[in-house]
Amino acid sequence: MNRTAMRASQKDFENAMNQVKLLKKDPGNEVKLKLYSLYKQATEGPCNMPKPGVFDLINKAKWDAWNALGSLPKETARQNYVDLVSSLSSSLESSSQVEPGTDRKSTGYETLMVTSEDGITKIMLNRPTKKNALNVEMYHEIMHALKAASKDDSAITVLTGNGDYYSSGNDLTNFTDIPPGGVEEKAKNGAILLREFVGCFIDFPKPLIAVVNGPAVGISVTLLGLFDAVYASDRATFHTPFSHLGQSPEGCSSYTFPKIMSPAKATEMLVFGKKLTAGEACAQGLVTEVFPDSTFQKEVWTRLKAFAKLPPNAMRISKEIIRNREKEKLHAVNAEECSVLQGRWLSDECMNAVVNFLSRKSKL
Ligand SMILES: CCCCCC/C=C/C(=O)SCCNC(=O)CCNC(=O)[C@H](O)C(C)(C)COP(=O)(O)OP(=O)(O)OC[C@H]1O[C@@H](n2cnc3c(N)ncnc32)[C@H](O)[C@@H]1OP(=O)(O)O
Repeated sequence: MNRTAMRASQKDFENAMNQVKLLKKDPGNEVKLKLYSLYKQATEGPCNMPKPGVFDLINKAKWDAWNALGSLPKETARQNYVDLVSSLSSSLESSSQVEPGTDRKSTGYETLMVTSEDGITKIMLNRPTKKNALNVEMYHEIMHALKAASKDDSAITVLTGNGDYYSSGNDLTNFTDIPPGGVEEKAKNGAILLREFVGCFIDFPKPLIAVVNGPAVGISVTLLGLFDAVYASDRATFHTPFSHLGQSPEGCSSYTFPKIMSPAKATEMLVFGKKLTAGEACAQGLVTEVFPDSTFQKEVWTRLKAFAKLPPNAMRISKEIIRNREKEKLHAVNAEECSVLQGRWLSDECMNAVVNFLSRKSKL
């Protein structure tokens, strides 16, 4: 079982630094950049180096990785460094024990860090340099991790983000990989994947908790209506700019949001794209509780560890009784939202918005 420090001490951090030196296999350049950036953030705070010139490729890559961490607090960077080393050690160790034909993803993920300790399975979105945007691989890996978590011996499951963002939502480059069947086939495949993905959240049997460490956009916000509790840092924001993107709501939010926050407030978010602060999202019932960013990790994980000590079967059954009444409806809403989105993805409004983002003409 992976060792996860819920709040890494200086000693944990030093141990992790030593562990890195002992790794038997080279973890690759991408991981080394992540380690470098988290180390710098943990020890020096936000990037303070002048930006290297374009031809100074190595230092430019290091600068980009560090700078991408933004104002991530030192304590969080230290925690993330320890988590990364922990997941790295176990995935590199266990990969040598994998039998031929065994699913690679049961031991190591490309886009996630998954750890389990103290009765808590933690699924951490791990593309911090892309603000944890969900690419196709990440959708598949999250489904895989949720299915594994539903069967493991943990009592609760947590979804969170690595770096300064919780998630910037769907990776807009997902739209660029057009199959031989053209954009229609692309939209159809996207709708199938989305339906299956959201279905995993509807059906997840254990308490599922979001630890929203920073800004959340798009599908990472809409899904929150399917979580059992949502804890947010006061740095987090909640933004669903679907109309700006020529798209329409998903994640069952067209049903859950009006119920949670009233139809008018849901319309402000889902139709007009109003961005909420963590405090506003809490006042409207989308967020369970907000914590100051400086103590967020400490307070949340202390609370979650206490929850995870409760009798797991009782928690499962209580969730089941709350969720079962709604399940059929939620699956029907999910199917309808995916079908509407399939049409939206083929619209000029959507295609123009994606092209504008990818050609760096627009940002949220
Ligand atoms: C199977 C398909 C299912 C689809 C489900 C439907 C889901 C819908 C949604 O989720 S809609 C929401 C989509 N998200 C966005 O529109 C966000 C787009 N991103 C931004 O506007 C900005 O990046 C930002 C405001 C999130 C952050 O801005 P900033 O702090 O200035 O950082 P950068 O823009 O420099 O970002 C760093 C790096 O990350 C890349 N990136 C960030 N978010 C995304 C994204 N959603 N898709 C693709 N790439 C993203 C960004 O391009 C930068 O990359 P670079 O360093 O330039 O290579």
